[in-house]
Amino acid sequence: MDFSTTIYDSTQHDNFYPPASTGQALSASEITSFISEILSTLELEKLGEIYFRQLNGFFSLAGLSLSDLDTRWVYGNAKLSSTLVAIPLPGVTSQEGKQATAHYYFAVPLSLSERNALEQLHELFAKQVAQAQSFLRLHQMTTKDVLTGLGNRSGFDQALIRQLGWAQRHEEGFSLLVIDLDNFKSVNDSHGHREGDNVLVHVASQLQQVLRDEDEAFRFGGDEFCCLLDCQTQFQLECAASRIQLSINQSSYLRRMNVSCSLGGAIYREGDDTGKLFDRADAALYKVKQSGKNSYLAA
Ligand SMILES: Nc1nc2c(ncn2[C@@H]2O[C@H](COP(=O)(O)OP(=O)(O)OP(=O)(O)O)[C@@H](O)[C@H]2O)c(=O)[nH]1
Repeated sequence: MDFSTTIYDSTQHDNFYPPASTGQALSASEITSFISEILSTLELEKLGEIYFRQLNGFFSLAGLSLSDLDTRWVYGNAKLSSTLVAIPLPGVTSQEGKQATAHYYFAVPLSLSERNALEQLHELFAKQVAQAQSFLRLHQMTTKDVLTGLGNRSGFDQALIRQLGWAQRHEEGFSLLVIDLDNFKSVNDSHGHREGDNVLVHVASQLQQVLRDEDEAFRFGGDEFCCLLDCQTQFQLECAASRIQLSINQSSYLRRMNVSCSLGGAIYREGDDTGKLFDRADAALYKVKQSGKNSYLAA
């Protein structure tokens, strides 16, 4: 992603103003929240805060205020006059695939050193965004299960720690479901490993369909899945478990493969750590497996 700054010299581009492709005019605060929103979808809110703090710092050093700033955003390169800064917006493209760009227009001309300072600010910002994005990519690679696209065991461990921290700080409950497929080995044995993989992908997509937005599913490993659920009571947890079980039992593909699932559930209790909570759910799952599979039990 090119997040570089283009500084236009108003004296050289006067003929091009107003630019034909200039987009909607936005107020400074609108463009600020627009950029913040985009950074937030990239999970870079903190970086956005730092950037705007630095930009504001620059304004006050240069004796400018936000009212000296007019902003527009356009797709692709616009030929501009009186424009000093153009910031390509990450992740926003037009239908033709052109990247959107935020252009800051200043009502007053800036000196050379002020332009240099702005350029440096944006170069630094561009580097920070690039670094943060490669960190995010790396993080996704290490926390996602390649086969199903769900979070993997490491993703689950991190999410569980986060969820426990949240529950302890806000005294809000949540639940854990541990799900193990029944008779999965025979899919591999009778239909081959590739069909076994298809079953895992199918189960993952069933889970994603059945779960609510605030809930999250992970592939813990092999044919075992975990769900972190926004369920505070045994009744809510039982409802979620039976929704999952029903969707797996009603899938004609999984029925054909003779695959069902066993589920063990546990609700967060005060004093729980990750081990205690997981062990309760796992013990419940073990009981289900021992007593004939394809059922649900809460600890
Ligand atoms: N196709 C495929 N198979 C896998 C993968 N990971 C683990 N397995 C297989 O999954 C099987 C899991 O074993 P079990 O859970 O004991 O098999 P099961 O038939 O479900 O046994 P029950 O849980 O008692 O019903 C093993 O045969 C593993 O080789 C994978 O990524 N793809």
